[in-house]
Amino acid sequence: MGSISLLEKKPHAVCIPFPAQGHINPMLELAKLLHHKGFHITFVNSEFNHKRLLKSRGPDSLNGLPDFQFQTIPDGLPPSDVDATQDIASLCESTDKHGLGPFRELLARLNDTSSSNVPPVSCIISDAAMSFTLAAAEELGIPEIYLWTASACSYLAIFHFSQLIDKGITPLKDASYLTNGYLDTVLEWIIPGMEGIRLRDLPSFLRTTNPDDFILKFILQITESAQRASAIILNTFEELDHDVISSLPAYLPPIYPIGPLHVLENQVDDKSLEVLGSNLWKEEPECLEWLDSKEPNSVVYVNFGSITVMTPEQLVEFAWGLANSKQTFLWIIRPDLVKGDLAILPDEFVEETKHRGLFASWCNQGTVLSHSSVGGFLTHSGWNSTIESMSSGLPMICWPFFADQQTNCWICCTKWGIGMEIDNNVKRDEVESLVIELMSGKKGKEMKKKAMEWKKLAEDAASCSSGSSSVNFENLISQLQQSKTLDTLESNHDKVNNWPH
Ligand SMILES: O=c1ccn([C@@H]2O[C@H](COP(=O)(O)OP(=O)(O)O[C@H]3O[C@H](CO)[C@@H](O)[C@H](O)[C@H]3O)[C@@H](O)[C@H]2O)c(=O)[nH]1
Repeated sequence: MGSISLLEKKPHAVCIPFPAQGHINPMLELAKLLHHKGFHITFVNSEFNHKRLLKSRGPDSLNGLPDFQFQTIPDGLPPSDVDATQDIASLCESTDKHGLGPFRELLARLNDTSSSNVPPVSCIISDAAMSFTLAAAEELGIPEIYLWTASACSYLAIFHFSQLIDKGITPLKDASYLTNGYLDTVLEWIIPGMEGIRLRDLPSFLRTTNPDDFILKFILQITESAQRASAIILNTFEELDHDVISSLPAYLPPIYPIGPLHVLENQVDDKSLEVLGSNLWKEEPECLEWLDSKEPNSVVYVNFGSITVMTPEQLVEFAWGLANSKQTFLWIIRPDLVKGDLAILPDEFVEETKHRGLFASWCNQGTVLSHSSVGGFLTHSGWNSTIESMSSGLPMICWPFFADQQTNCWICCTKWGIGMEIDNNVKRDEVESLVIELMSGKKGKEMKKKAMEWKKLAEDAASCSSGSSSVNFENLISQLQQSKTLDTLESNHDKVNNWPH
């Protein structure tokens, strides 16, 4: 049996996000928080994203620190050099099918005292969508903590999916159910905190007509596997989502709402961590200089996250809606925003808005949202964008695309008073009127007031002394410290001999 030196007593968390931008960001924030609490960190990216990060952030960007290292495993998809978001359904399927082998091998290498000089792995922090990692944690007898990166309301909603299937609500009988008003049906049973929700507001995965739909099965697997995790982290705070959190199934392990993660992480005063970033596209800092030249609360910020795609026609409707609103705007147009095509804006639109519009392909969204010139956000309602916007005190126009975004939009508009939904079949007139309302209308002002109240509550939740998220984070750390004895870690050092190399 190998002996463990005092140095090796440092706890070691292996953090593995689902390989997409909206999952990597909160996982990195969490990893930095754990590092600040004295954990050695191994952060596991897919090989594909590792290459993209090197490209967007520079060749030295993933060197890490002595006690914060980056490692990779393949995502199981065919090799590709395309600098764009991968197909999410294919990614779910391939990581689920091919992830465990390489992940086990990585853990074995980290735990192999003959070649590795890092402390033995003491816990796995895994994206809940990477449930294959549970088997590895169970084999090592170490805790596995799930991070659910989407909204708490969407998490609660997916625990009702088996009922939706049992009642024949999903899969839909045929494609006509997508357009015949069926989705407007109010859910017939009450989910506390989500009273009155319609089928269209539930996570979009229910909109399949395929009884063998992989994603539907994947969702069920996520909910079932959650029981085997040692704890679940939510990127929200109790004051925001109390009813929803308390309605999650009682059989789940301890749940720690420790969000907004980016607010909690902002309090970590460690300059060495600033070099560790996660943007898969290159940031354009000109956006910030441009914002500096604008009046307070005068700019509409438009960004649809990292996955949303739209048709060329939808792009043009958004463009003319913005132009006709006469508002100043910053519009981030990802190179892969328009499905299968280049995002081409009409020349007349570019000419007409040249003095009040700025276009970029990626920005530092956190900094943009907290800039005093930004007054409102036209968003696809991804959870990170939603909680980042709320904690910057910004109201939103919501154009949900898929996944939890419909549910996030619903809760922002109906419960939290900080959003207005735009029709999926986007038309320029509606964009124009909603943008004007957002920036200067009565409803816009009410939403701004509400958003400022949520901002304050978010800051309070993350405050170091007694904020609910800070306290929950401390409790999580205590759970992690108690759940592992050095004896078990020592035996894991020996276990590597029995693992595939
Ligand atoms: O120009 C940009 C655009 C985005 N971001 C950041 O990228 C992240 C985007 O995340 P999110 O707003 O959640 O959108 P998606 O990329 O679409 O996120 C996916 O992952 C989320 C978390 O699971 C889900 O809530 C979404 O529905 C899902 O699409 C956020 O942290 C943004 O701050 C930037 O920094 N700069």
